[in-house]
Amino acid sequence: MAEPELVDVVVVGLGVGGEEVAGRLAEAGLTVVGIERDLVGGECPYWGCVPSKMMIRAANAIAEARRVNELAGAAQVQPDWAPVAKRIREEATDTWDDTVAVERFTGKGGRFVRGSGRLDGPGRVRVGDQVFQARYGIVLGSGTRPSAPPIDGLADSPYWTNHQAIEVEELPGSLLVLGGGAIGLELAQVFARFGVQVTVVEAADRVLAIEEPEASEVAAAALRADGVTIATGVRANRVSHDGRSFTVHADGTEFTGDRLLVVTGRKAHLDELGLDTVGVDASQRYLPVDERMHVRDGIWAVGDLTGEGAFTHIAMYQAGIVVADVLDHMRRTKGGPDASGTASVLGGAAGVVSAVGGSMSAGGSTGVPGSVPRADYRALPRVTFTDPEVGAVGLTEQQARERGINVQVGYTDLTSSARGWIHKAGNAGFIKLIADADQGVLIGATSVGPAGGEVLSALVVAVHAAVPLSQLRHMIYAYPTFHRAIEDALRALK
Ligand SMILES: Cc1cc2nc3c(=O)[nH]c(=O)nc-3n(C[C@H](O)[C@H](O)[C@H](O)COP(=O)(O)OP(=O)(O)OC[C@H]3O[C@@H](n4cnc5c(N)ncnc54)[C@H](O)[C@@H]3O)c2cc1C
Ligand SMILES: NC(=O)c1ccc[n+]([C@@H]2O[C@H](COP(=O)([O-])OP(=O)(O)OC[C@H]3O[C@@H](n4cnc5c(N)ncnc54)[C@H](O)[C@@H]3O)[C@@H](O)[C@H]2O)c1
Repeated sequence: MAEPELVDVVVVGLGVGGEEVAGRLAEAGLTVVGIERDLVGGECPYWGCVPSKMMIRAANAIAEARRVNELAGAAQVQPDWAPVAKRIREEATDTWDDTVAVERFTGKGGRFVRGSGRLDGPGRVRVGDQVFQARYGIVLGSGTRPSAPPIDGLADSPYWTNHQAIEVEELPGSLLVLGGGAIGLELAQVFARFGVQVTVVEAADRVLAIEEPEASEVAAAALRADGVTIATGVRANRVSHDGRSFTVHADGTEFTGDRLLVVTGRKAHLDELGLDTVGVDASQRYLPVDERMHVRDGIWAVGDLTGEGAFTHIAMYQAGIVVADVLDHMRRTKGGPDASGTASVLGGAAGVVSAVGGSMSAGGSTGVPGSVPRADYRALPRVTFTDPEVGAVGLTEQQARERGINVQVGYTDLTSSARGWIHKAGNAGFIKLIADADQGVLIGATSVGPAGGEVLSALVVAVHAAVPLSQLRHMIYAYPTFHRAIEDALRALK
């Protein structure tokens, strides 16, 4: 057996979260080994956020051009997928080559190892026949992979995951989408706008089921207007593929398409991480962490793996906490005069721009021992980039009521706001506010509209900082912005 090599920190999985942690710790002067079995950067830049948002940008341009007919004369649009596929290949993914990302990490002083990392007892990680012993700790950032439901015939069929959908060069004539969540709706609308006949098959009684029911309604109506067929409350029990097309069979009905995209959620693969060698239960759905991302002493986890929300901004937020905590742990382990030196290194490492374009905040850490920020997900924002965008923060009405909170709800329709009325074509949307009447603050909000995700930012600040409703009511909202509708929703709170 190979002698373990002593290093400061080992990071397993260099997706959004792991790459951020590994790069910043390397910049801070630690010896960091970063292990990635596929592409450095993970799902977001290669098969997730970035290419999907490029697709959405293109599809929205088509939809906007079509609105000329209602607003400004006549326009004819001839959609062509080739420039979209080219942009994804050339600008987003370097044809799925991570050389630049690897060099970004090694340029910061990190040591890169390609392969599958696995815990191998306390403080140790094995990758192939190399073994590393981590002086200060191990960070797990292995993310999730698509999870397909156990439907007869599905596993044996050549169905698409988000990978094939993002890599597609030539669009199919028709597409079945199993799962009407965030990925399903975003991609269904894109492909429909490029002329694909799309059918979304969703098991729950509404699409985007984790958000407010009003959001599901607006999103479904928008997709239907784009020609998407949406079937909800459908439990598929068999999938067949005859070499040319797919059929999804459900009780009393069936759906056919040239391709089948399965986007029914994602799964962390804890069994692959060797957690048993350090006494951690690997049978769970996600890897539970405390508010400083500790799995247990000397092991941190970051990103989708933690089950706190599968979003790039969560992975980045958690990464800031992990970096601060690992450095704090190192300082405490070393003790003495190193503490001040490390604090300044930490300060210097902040503000660098990452692969996925976020600015790196250490969550407000000053680098002073004991000041490591704690994770707080009360104001977790999420945006589904359909057109209209569905933005939400904090609790939904149902979640708030289930917690026994004395709830007030304020709702306003965007189409009747000044800006919505001016905007006309493509103006569907609303703002819904959830307030805690006893505390006099917002605890949740949904903002759906042409700029729903951007309007959300004001509501995120309100929920995060617990701004009193009295102050929100006496703010000045610029006329005629979409966000001015927040004032109407506040007035409607009851
Ligand atoms: C189509 C799509 C669109 C999305 N759009 C958005 C969006 O608009 N906004 C948003 O916030 N989020 C979006 N997301 C979610 C976002 O991509 C994830 O939240 C983010 O990628 C999570 O980062 P992560 O580092 O936790 O995991 P990942 O990005 O999954 O990275 C984990 C990495 O670990 C590697 N790995 C796993 N196991 C091992 C091992 N044992 N050894 C070595 N390496 C290993 C994997 O190869 C992978 O590269 C989208 C996702 C998809 C699929
Ligand atoms: N804009 C964004 O931020 C963005 C975009 C895409 C993805 N994401 C992240 O990626 C994660 C994964 O996305 P996703 O869309 O795969 O998962 P999801 O959990 O958002 O949606 C999955 C959907 O599939 C449905 N489903 C489950 N089993 C089914 C079955 N057997 N038949 C039919 N429908 C079934 C569920 O009811 C659900 O509506 C999301 O949770 C999200 O956090 C974020």
